[in-house]
Amino acid sequence: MRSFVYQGLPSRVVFGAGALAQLPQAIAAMGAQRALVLCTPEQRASAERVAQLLGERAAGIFDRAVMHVPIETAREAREVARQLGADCAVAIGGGSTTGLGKAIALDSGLPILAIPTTYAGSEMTPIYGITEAGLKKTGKDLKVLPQSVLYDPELTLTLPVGLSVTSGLNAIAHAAEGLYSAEGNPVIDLMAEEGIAAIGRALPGIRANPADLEARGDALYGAWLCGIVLGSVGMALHHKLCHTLGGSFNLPHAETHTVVLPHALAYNAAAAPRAMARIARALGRGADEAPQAVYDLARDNGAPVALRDIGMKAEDLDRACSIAMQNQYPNPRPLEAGPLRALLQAAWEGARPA
Ligand SMILES: NC(=O)C1=CN([C@@H]2O[C@H](COP(=O)(O)OP(=O)(O)OC[C@H]3O[C@@H](n4cnc5c(N)ncnc54)[C@H](OP(=O)(O)O)[C@@H]3O)[C@@H](O)[C@H]2O)C=CC1
Ligand SMILES: O=C(O)/C=C\C(=O)CC(=O)O
Repeated sequence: MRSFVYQGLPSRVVFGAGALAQLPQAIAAMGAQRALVLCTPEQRASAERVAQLLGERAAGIFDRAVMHVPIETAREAREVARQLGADCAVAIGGGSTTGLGKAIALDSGLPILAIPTTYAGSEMTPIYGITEAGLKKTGKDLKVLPQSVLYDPELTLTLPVGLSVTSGLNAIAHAAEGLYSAEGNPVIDLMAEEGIAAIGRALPGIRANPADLEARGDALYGAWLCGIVLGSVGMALHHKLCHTLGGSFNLPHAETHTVVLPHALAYNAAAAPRAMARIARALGRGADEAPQAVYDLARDNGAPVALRDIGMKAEDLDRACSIAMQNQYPNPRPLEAGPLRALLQAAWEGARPA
């Protein structure tokens, strides 16, 4: 019998087409009176809709969220929240906007209501990331876990197909690594497999018809489950590599996850056969086909499969390998420089795992 620890994360979730209409009740359930609405400049119209729904509970809009939460933006947003007397933040957007809400919460304790419009999963985690002097630091603090989340597939209809596919693969990466996490447990395994399966069936549907609300709902449901996995158990080689490639080489977040995942799975395959079998089963493939199944899901839905196509230079691969080797961390297979360098080469070339 397997022994394990399961730590649940406290958040209230409203899920479904039109869930945004539940915003006033969700804010009231948090006991909040004045919400600062956060968004990127491009999602300003969505934030205005949110503010309108909030009525007199809207304190204002801060529309300058950007990728990786620069400390300067976080400080500015905290100051705006203080000046407006906000007692909560409503983040509408992807991981970048949720991340800004988390940076505010980390310092001020302001509770967050998140309305995710990508599949990154940040809304389900107590993990924050803040970039200072070009260096992104991440940490964990329950203060930053959104108290309340509205998942409304209608809000994702405008997410471009390319971003939908790579963001979906970003979510699958959380679940895949959760299945072989050193902190894994059977409850998280169930969510991980179900999350991968939901996204696996959603992506071809979204590609065929981006307005397919059923497929959008499946993808968001899968993202929710995969986000819980990320927030609940430790990640391994794949996430550390993506952090290195994003942080030190400025590669785009979701695309990097998409390209690296098949190769990280191939690296770990022999050391984690049960996890691989569950990933493969979720994607409707044979037990030893997890790396290929993930690669095919990306390629067949038009996503990039090579690091060289998303801005990585060949001459930087050695440095990426040595940065990734700097810290050892739990991973099914020990980190070895030669095989890791070979993994990066294969990911750079975009080779289908053998
Ligand atoms: N702390 C955690 O647990 C986690 C943190 N993250 C962090 O989150 C960031 C990545 O999150 P991700 O969601 O991929 O990236 P973003 O939040 O940057 O969003 C990605 C893209 O999606 C677009 N977009 C979002 N919503 C819509 C919409 N409704 N319609 C059209 N376009 C839309 C954005 O456009 P626009 O810019 O125009 O708004 C942007 O170009 C990274 O910084 C990553 O480190 C990721 C996962 C977990
Ligand atoms: O970097 C962060 O903001 C925190 C975690 C993640 O981005 C998780 C991931 O790599 O998807």
